[in-house]
Amino acid sequence: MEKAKNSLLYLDGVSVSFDGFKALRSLSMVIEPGEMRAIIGPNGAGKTTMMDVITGKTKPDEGDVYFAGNTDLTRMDEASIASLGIGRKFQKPTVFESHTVWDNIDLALAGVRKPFATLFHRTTKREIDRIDEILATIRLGDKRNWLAANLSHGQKQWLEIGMLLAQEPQLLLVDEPVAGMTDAETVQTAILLKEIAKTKSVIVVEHDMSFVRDLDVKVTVLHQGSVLSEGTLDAVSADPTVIEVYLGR
Ligand SMILES: Nc1ncnc2c1ncn2[C@@H]1O[C@H](COP(=O)(O)OP(=O)(O)OP(=O)(O)O)[C@@H](O)[C@H]1O
Repeated sequence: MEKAKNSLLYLDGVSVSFDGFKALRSLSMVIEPGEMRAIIGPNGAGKTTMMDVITGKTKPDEGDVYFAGNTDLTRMDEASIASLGIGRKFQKPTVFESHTVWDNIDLALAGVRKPFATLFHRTTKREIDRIDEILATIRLGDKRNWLAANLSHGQKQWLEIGMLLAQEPQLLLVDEPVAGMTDAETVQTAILLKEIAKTKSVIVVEHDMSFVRDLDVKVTVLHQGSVLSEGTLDAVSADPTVIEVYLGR
């Protein structure tokens, strides 16, 4: 697809209806390779539906969705899209509570090993180094032997981000990562996502504006299923149409 050529993710004119209700209305958005983007918007704006379309959970009624230039995501199922290198982190953490932090990452690495290899697998030196690297990124190096059950809510969210990283995605979709976190954890999460975004593209959906400010990236405001405004947080916050949507009712 010519127009999508240099982008990592390209959405054009994407519409989704549920029983006649338009959750997405001709949504268009482009994410560049190596970009982190924050998505904001009031409840029901279509943020979750947009993630569902990218990951193949929901098929659009109309529109184009291309990954890495020319891969048409609308023709692929969820598993194939995941294996292309699109990882998604849902709002609630789903770590293996009765396993250690280390084993959670090791199991996530195992998930990308071939089934036969997994059966007879001993973690290689290279994998051990990669697990150490991930633990450093997610700030859990000193808790490697803790059971995941004993981590705080915020630490569980970081562990799950680490499990996603083990799958070496090119694009990470992160849904409301700081909901329920302490202020200190929220600040740390912005720092660690910025670190991750040095090597991967990241889309973060979040309602917490102080966190979005800390991310310091381009912001897309969704409203009624399409893009209302796009730019720096300061620019979109000063946009009268955005003020109207957030304050005008
Ligand atoms: N499977 C479905 N069937 C019917 N309506 C749906 C379905 N999924 C979403 N919707 C509707 O589509 C609209 C967009 O929902 P969506 O969850 O994408 O919004 P959102 O921006 O993620 O909201 P929130 O911030 O509350 O998570 C909502 O009005 C929702 O009720």
